Amino acid sequence: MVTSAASDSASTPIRVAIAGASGYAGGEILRLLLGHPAYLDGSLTIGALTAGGNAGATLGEFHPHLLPLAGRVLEPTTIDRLAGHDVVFLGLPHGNSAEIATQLPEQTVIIDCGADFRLQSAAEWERYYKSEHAGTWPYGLPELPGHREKLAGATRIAVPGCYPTAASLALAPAVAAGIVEPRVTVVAVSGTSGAGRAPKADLLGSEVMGSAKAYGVGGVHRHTPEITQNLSAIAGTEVTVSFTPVLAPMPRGILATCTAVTTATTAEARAIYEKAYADEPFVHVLPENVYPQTGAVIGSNAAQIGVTVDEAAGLLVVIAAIDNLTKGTAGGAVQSMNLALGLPETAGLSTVGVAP
Ligand SMILES: NC(=O)C1=CN([C@@H]2O[C@H](COP(=O)(O)OP(=O)(O)OC[C@H]3O[C@@H](n4cnc5c(N)ncnc54)[C@H](OP(=O)(O)O)[C@@H]3O)[C@@H](O)[C@H]2O)C=CC1
Ligand SMILES: CC(=O)N[C@@H](CCC(=O)OP(=O)(O)O)C(=O)O
Repeated sequence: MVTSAASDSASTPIRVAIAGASGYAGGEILRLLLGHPAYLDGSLTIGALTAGGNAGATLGEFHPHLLPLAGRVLEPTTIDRLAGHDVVFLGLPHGNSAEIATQLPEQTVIIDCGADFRLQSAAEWERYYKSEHAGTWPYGLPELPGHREKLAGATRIAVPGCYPTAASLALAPAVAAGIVEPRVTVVAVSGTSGAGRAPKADLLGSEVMGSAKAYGVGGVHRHTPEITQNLSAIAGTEVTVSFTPVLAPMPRGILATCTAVTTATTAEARAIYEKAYADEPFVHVLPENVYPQTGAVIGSNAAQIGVTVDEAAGLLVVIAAIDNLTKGTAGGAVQSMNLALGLPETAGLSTVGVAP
């Protein structure tokens, strides 16, 4: 067990590898690890950093902000290079994780930022991802009921999608308390880093700057079944989710506006949220009439949440802001690693953002 490596850290440092280190998720994991107390005291070391076609280049060519590792050469993503590590983060496109996971030892902690192992339903996977379902791993969103316990000591972890992180945290308390009808609407604005750093014409500056656009409209976005799975498990009944993602001209951040029919008052709803998240280190329910902004969570692992009821419309309105690359990917991945290894859950993670 790597848990024992963590507890025996004075003599045996935890060795961590990152597959997909040239990508946005891989880079953000490295940024967080470089500030992690276990890295700073030498009980965690950063081993292999791998890439696809960019293997052979230096990390600094893609992540010049990661100065201490800028000279490291990216290796090809092979089992040989990933073997021998206690923790392997996978920051690869969907569909690459299963083959790697089956060839690494059971005791290696594999933390997959991709979608491959998030969904329980093979039918839903096939419908949205058009490929064979690889399986289901513990889901790296400890704030959802029952998940923290499953992540403690886990050796296989599926990091949630960025939109499902925001939407699930926004709606979980209301669904758990049964104050909303099991039919919710999520409209979430995302920065362009959510789409990764591989070049795509619709992500060119000239296409994105000064313009916001909805995409994946009408229930076709692949995060719809993931949000549905999370909320239905909490409700104990099928929750219908209408999800509309919106691409916004900003590099990072998600602002998810979530609504559902309710007869609760603002005071009742707020009391439920304040109680649900009172002990959560990364989920902050803002004061009444204060609503979150992405600019307040950039680089932080916080989810900031504003809660009210539009009593005339009979709608609960919950707005959540996260950094898609931090709480929405790499921060969630490091939080999950901490739980898997028996380290303090908050180690290396801050609720303090970078602004303006
Ligand atoms: N960006 C986000 O906000 C979020 C991303 N995720 C998930 O994290 C994963 C990584 O995303 P992201 O970092 O944004 O993507 P990027 O496109 O930025 O990075 C992808 C990484 O994978 C490598 N890669 C691509 N194809 C292959 C291959 N065939 N074999 C080996 N390596 C390969 C790339 O290497 P090279 O540079 O050589 O091409 C690069 O290092 C994805 O599954 C994504 O869905 C999850 C939540 C949010
Ligand atoms: C802006 C943007 O394009 N966002 C991505 C979601 C990013 C994310 O969470 O991704 P994974 O499920 O891929 O891990 C999208 O809509 O596909």
